[in-house]
Amino acid sequence: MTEPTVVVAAALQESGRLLAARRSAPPELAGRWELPGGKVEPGEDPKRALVRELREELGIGAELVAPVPGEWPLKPGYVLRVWTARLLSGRPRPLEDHDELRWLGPDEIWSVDWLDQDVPAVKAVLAAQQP
Ligand SMILES: Nc1nc2c([nH]c(=O)n2[C@H]2C[C@H](O)[C@@H](COP(=O)(O)OP(=O)(O)OP(=O)(O)O)O2)c(=O)[nH]1
Repeated sequence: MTEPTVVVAAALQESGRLLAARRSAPPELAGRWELPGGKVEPGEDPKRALVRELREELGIGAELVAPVPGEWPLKPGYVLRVWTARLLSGRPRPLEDHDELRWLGPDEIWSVDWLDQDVPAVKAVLAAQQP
């Protein structure tokens, strides 16, 4: 059996808020919210892939802080892995794949329509932050 393609995504946090990104494509995902990131390319280190995706998609420099425990199934053949991250440089802008970004405070996390498959990952991000 072939290994699943890993999609890496960031829980980018600043001042207690989490960055959510609204997808603009493909049509079946457009309008739904996700953690920004993308596919790991063959032979690429997942953490490097995530830093690359954040630069390409949001125009930022970011530092990965810690992996969020868990791995979540996406469409067949794809799994999602998440790291907490912080901004090193730039301000996030929706350059690719997204048409809106929003910083969500603790009371706003569920105010956006997350992709169904992202809900358990977002819950794991929140659980990983409990003291
Ligand atoms: N980035 C990201 N993708 C997600 C999430 N949840 C989810 O189902 N996906 C899906 C959407 C896409 O089918 C796939 C990621 O592909 P992508 O289009 O973001 O990746 P990419 O930038 O490497 O794309 P490309 O080179 O193929 O254009 O995973 C998520 O939280 N973040």
